[in-house]
Amino acid sequence: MEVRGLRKAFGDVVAVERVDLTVPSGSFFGLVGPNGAGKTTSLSMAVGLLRPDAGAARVFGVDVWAEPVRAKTMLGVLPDGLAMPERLTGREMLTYLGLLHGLEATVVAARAEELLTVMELDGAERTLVGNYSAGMRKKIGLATALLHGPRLLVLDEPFEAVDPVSSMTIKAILQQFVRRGGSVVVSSHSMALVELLCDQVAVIAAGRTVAEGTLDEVRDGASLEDTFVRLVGASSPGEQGLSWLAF
Ligand SMILES: Nc1ncnc2c1ncn2[C@@H]1O[C@H](COP(=O)(O)OP(=O)(O)OP(=O)(O)O)[C@@H](O)[C@H]1O
Repeated sequence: MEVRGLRKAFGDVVAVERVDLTVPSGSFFGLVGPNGAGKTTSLSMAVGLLRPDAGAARVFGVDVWAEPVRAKTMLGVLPDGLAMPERLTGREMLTYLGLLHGLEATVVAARAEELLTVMELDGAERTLVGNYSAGMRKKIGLATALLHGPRLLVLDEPFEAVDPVSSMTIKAILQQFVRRGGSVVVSSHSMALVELLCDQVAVIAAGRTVAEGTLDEVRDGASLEDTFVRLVGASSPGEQGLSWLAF
């Protein structure tokens, strides 16, 4: 995936000033940055969910905005705050979306069964997605992203709200996906997770790419957390801050 000069403003708020990203094929790419830095906005523009004010995004050489259907066939996306068909069960949702992707009904049924089992959502067979917990919504969202067998996964905070056992399963699925030739982009606030999984990293701050490269290039001998804080700047309440919180 190649993203060049992305920019997006919402009224007076410039969410993304200028973001460039290069995700090499076969890489496990981590996107990190402080709250409000522009990660979700950038990823949404990169996958064709939010039209940029300027800039371009390509996946495997295909322009996401000029040829959206071709690009989206190769993409599996887990957006942040995914709008879902709330009144369907997990299986119904996967079936519906699988058929929309043009997969054979028998293929959809087999993949839905496998995904529900792997994500440990088969126990919630009769639960509507609208009644899922936050972690269950992440997992069914991830299952949806995987369903059509995309070459590139773009996952916005896939581990947020997910329990440790499911988290381990998801890590294993994603690592296996990359070993088999797939590419993954994840945004995350967990530096430990990014250091564990990713071989490429980009840091976004205040709507700009401030560092990008291999994990070792970006952290340059320090931990990713220290590098992040150095690049982004830390604020501290100071000795006198929040003085009313004393007992
Ligand atoms: N639809 C919108 N309307 C107005 N402002 C928006 C909208 N979406 C995002 N923003 C603003 O754009 C900026 C970037 O938001 P974004 O969600 O991309 O950040 P983020 O890096 O994903 O943050 P987080 O780590 O907290 O999820 C923020 O200032 C946010 O308030």
